[in-house]
Amino acid sequence: MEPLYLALANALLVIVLMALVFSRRRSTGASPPQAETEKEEVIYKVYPEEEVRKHNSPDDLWLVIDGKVYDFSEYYKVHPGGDAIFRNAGMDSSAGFHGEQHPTKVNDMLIDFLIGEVSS
Ligand code: HEM
Repeated sequence: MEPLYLALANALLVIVLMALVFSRRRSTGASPPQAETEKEEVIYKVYPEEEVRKHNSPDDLWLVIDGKVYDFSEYYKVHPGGDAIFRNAGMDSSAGFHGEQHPTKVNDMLIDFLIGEVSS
């Protein structure tokens, strides 16, 4: 049978190792990296017209609808109406948006893309 001091030393070693593993898990799993949380944050702002007009490329595409500013950079690629959104990029497209081609349910989609409003 092993001496008592060896058994105690082993037990102590196991406790220290478990404490180490547990503290590492807590510190790595507790909070997501800062960059990830910031990416999801949408800041609602008031934009001057000239700022909105700059966002007129396929990867950076804003529209104004009824005075509100929307970022359609991702949605434009899957829009059932194809390039119609791109033709309005950076501009007020209220008239185009409220056309007969859109059933009323399309209005409910807007909130997902809202980023602000145009200064008057
Ligand atoms: C900016 C001006 C826009 C124009 C001129 C436009 C034009 C069109 C056109 C011509 C269609 C018919 C496609 C077809 O049936 O072949 C269409 C469909 C559609 N658009 Fe737009 N669109 C615009 C913006 C948007 C935006 C901003 C959204 C989303 C927020 C959107 C969502 C849709 C949806 C969901 C459909 C399919 C509707 C259905 O169920 O029949 N459109 N659009």
